[in-house]
Amino acid sequence: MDVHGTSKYQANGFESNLETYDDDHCTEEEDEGDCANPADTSLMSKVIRKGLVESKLDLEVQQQDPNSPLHSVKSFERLHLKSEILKGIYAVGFNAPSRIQETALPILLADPPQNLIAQSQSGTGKTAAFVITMVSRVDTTLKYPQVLCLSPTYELAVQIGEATAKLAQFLPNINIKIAVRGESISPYEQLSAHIIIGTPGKLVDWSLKFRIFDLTKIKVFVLDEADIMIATQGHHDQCIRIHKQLSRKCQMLLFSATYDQVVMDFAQYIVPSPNVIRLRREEETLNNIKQYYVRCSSPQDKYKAIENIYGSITIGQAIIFCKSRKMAGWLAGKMSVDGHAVAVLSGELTVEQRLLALDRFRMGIEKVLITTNVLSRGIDVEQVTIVVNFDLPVNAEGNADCETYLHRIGRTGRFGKSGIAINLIHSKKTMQICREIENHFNKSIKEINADNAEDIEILDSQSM
Ligand SMILES: Nc1ncnc2c1ncn2[C@@H]1O[C@H](COP(=O)(O)OP(=O)(O)OP(=O)(O)O)[C@@H](O)[C@H]1O
Repeated sequence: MDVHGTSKYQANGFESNLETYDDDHCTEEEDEGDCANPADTSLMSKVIRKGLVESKLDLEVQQQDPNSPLHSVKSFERLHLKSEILKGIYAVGFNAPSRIQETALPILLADPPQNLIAQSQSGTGKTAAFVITMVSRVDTTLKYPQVLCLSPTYELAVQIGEATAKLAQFLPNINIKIAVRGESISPYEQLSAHIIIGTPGKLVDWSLKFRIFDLTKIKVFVLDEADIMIATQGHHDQCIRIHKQLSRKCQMLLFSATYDQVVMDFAQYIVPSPNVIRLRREEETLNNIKQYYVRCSSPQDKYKAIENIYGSITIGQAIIFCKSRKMAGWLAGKMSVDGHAVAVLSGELTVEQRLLALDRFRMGIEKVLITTNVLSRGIDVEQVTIVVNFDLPVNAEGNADCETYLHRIGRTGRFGKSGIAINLIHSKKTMQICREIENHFNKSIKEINADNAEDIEILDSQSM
């Protein structure tokens, strides 16, 4: 087994491997304005070699062990969860674990606790997997933070907090705190919440600056959207500062739908003896999301295409992704003037405005939400049937940002539902980017004509 080879184990279709993936970069605005610079990946790759070898050996040992936690479960009962948690799971309507849940939960809940780096497609239940673990590990008789979950955006932290509260609704005395912009705390008091979920900047303030809770007492550390947390400079630095203070016994859990190889290598370096659940490249895209592109003659023509498909996108609900706040604002303004009911959510809004826009969209008050990459990850709105890339996602070099593409289109097709992704192409360059994405995932993106009634009808029928 050589360092660059592929040591694989198969667990319910998931696979641990060490293939080389392309780099990705985040070029557009993200929460707290700190998504600009990818971290120093050369440094990362220099320090990972030992971690790689260890993790491969670790997986092989587990594979040979008949009592290995890699064995999967087919029902939530088999996990021996506290009855209150099981009741919470059924109360939110989960009858059986998804593939990632049945694979990951036995590892996540094992004693002694084990570390895990997990990959699974968008909308397949990663959040519930780590939330079940978070609530299971809490000892409510102890009045201090024991679980820490880091997420890249305000909206996602709030969403995870709500999911946690729902799953924990029958656990008496459990206390969950969201650490995001706008949340005020007294720097003179110690936090008594058991679970803290927040953005990295806020958590650095609370733990390292104000010291209102003790990182060495954290038992479970979750990095959601782990690849972006590692790959963007601001988040990377803050996450590493927090990570450095954690005890050696702390269970470390990293989740995302995408990991490029450099990020995966670094993850395996910072997480001691990790279990790794990884998808093959061809499994990363979901078959239930149909992908199309529309040829437009100019950037202005893209607006016309949106107008033509507006009827279809309001049959369900749609998210339109733009490359910048300015573009999102322009498109929202133009559509509103033309009488379309749309909401806009981008980084320059106050947190209250952002949350309000998302809540209204969730409630279906607005059927179309225009946004930037700030909402590309994690946001779970079940009734989204169409995602439109008004601008295709590109990295700092102007090449296709395949990871961001996958997260964006994953806002539809949640948990097995069908979904449509439409890409607007207005130049040779954007066509080339579209082809790059197609080749990367080896999944065809078909042409559709937004001026053609029959093609629009196809969209209509698929978006119902
Ligand atoms: N076992 C289950 N049974 C039914 N629904 C589930 C189950 N697990 C999760 N869900 C629902 O599926 C939806 C998607 O789940 P979730 O948000 O956890 O996906 P994810 O993998 O974290 O997605 P992303 O990669 O976009 O962050 C949510 O609405 C969630 O409530």
